[in-house]
Amino acid sequence: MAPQAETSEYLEQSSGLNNLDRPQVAILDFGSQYSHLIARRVRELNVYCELYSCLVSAEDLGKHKITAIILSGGPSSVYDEGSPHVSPEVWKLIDERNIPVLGICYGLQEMAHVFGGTVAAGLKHEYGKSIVKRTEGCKSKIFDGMPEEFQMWMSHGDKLTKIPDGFAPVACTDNAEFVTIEHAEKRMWGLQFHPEVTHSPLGKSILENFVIKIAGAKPDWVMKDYANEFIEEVRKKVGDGHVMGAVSGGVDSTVAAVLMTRAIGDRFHAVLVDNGCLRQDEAKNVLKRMRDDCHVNLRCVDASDRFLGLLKGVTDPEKKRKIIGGTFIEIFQEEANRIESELGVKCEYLLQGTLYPDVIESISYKGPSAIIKTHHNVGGLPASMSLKLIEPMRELFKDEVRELGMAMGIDEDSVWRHPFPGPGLAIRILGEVTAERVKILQQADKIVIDELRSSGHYRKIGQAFVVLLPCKTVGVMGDCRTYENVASVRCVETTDYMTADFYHLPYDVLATMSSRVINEVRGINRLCYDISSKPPATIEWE
Ligand SMILES: Nc1ncnc2c1ncn2[C@@H]1O[C@H](COP(=O)(O)OP(=O)(O)OP(=O)(O)O)[C@@H](O)[C@H]1O
Ligand SMILES: O=c1[nH]c(=O)c2[nH+]cn([C@@H]3O[C@H](COP(=O)(O)O)[C@@H](O)[C@H]3O)c2[nH]1
Ligand SMILES: NC(=O)CC[C@H](N)C(=O)O
Ligand SMILES: [Mg+2]
Repeated sequence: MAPQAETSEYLEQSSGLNNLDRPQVAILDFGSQYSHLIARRVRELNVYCELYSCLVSAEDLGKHKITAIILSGGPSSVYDEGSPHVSPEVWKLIDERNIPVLGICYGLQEMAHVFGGTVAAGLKHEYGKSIVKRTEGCKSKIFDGMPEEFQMWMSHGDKLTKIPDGFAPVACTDNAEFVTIEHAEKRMWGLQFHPEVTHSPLGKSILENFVIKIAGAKPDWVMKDYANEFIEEVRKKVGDGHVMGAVSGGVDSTVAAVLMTRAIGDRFHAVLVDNGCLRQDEAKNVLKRMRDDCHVNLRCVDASDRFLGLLKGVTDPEKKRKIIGGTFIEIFQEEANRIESELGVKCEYLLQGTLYPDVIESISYKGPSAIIKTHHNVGGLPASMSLKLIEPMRELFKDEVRELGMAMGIDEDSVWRHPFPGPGLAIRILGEVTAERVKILQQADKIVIDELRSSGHYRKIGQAFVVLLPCKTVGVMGDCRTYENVASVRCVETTDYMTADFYHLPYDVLATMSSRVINEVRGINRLCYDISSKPPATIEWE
């Protein structure tokens, strides 16, 4: 199991969604990369839900009005020593309150393990799309209104070899006999597949059957409430104090900044850091848009030389991320001091537009998940940071933030921009980052984005960018030999940025891009197209 990141304080410092009184669905997280997707899907049904560690105590869980419990997947194997398990007291609570339970993947295995079934390592790992076949004549409520066969996404190595007494098998695949089991009386269901991912087209029906039809949760929670709740909460928390904001002008920090501006007006001091690795003219454009269109009190700190100096000679992706994350915070701290000396006001809090995917991939959050990469705004934070974090969107996904932005009336261009990572071009320049390489990449990036816009593909793509590779290739130009850099274009289709497919960009658009980049950008003589999906690749290359 991957170790806990050193910034565990992050979790204590940051505040996200926090609603105690509402009836809710509780997700017990065993560390799956998809746990929050379950939350996201449940919220899409307009049902309020919260995530808990799978190790939550019955006392803590019992304080809430729980309408249903979902056990997530996870990287462990139930039969391994030290693997995480729901406490017997929580099982007792479930029994006493007759709470319906849905186990997904590891969650199903956990349920089987606890109730006397057998889970063993399968001979074959099952990874990807699979056809689930319902047991003949089965009338299980979990599949209400669904066809006899449907496609679901699998990601497991273990499988159920014997189901517990009292449970009945209700579906199988060619690889596994028991991919869905139920105990209708105990109100328990287990799924070996992942209904929460977009690659399971009918997954939402299963979650709806469970949450609404079986558990009877009321679909009355909407995104719009979120803005109002946050504004109220922040006003209470901050009082007449001041808040500083890390604002890149990206989708997330724009929405966060507008929320904060609506809550406290000019007592919000937004700071854009130019780390020397932004897109071409980005700082200038963001300043204009945020000030003029969004009325956010924003200043820009040009720290290009400082960042590029610190990145000199650094090639390791995680090192780059940590240097950038740490320096960002140093700068915010310095800016807070400057604001204090200039304006005589003290900023106690720092607003960040952190989203759920930034968190889950960076640290072990609420469940024993593996660390994939350190997002600059989460795992890169120094333990010594004195500003307290406010991260209104820490539990949300990009598409939910967009929905929130639209509900708040923020302009479409801001809401539908492609995400751009905080470490910026530094993690798209593989190998050492230098001012010269940044410039080459900025030019290529601009051409590719312009071509996507003019060909009408920009909005259909989740994210598009260019990566500069750390190798050179031979070319021939005007009868002369060239020995220049290779770049790769990456365009992905995704809604939540947790899973993604490469975008099928037509050859004619690729051809124009390639000819423009190679002809117009000095220093690139070869352009490739990245055809990997996430997983197993990630969206960024570093
Ligand atoms: N150059 C920057 N200056 C100030 N803050 C930044 C900068 N880059 C990133 N941040 C902070 O880090 C957070 C996470 O960055 P991230 O790129 O995920 O979000 P974003 O830039 O707001 O939106 P998007 O995902 O659309 O790019 C931002 O919300 C913002 O708070
Ligand atoms: O602000 C950010 N700071 C980071 O350090 C960072 N790393 C990745 N990303 C963005 O997150 C999404 C998922 O990216 P990956 O598949 O590469 O993990 C994609 O949208 C990535 O661009 C980052 N954003
Ligand atoms: N995705 C999961 O929950 C996987 C569960 C377990 N580790 C398996 O391989 O079967
Ligand atoms: Mg960004």
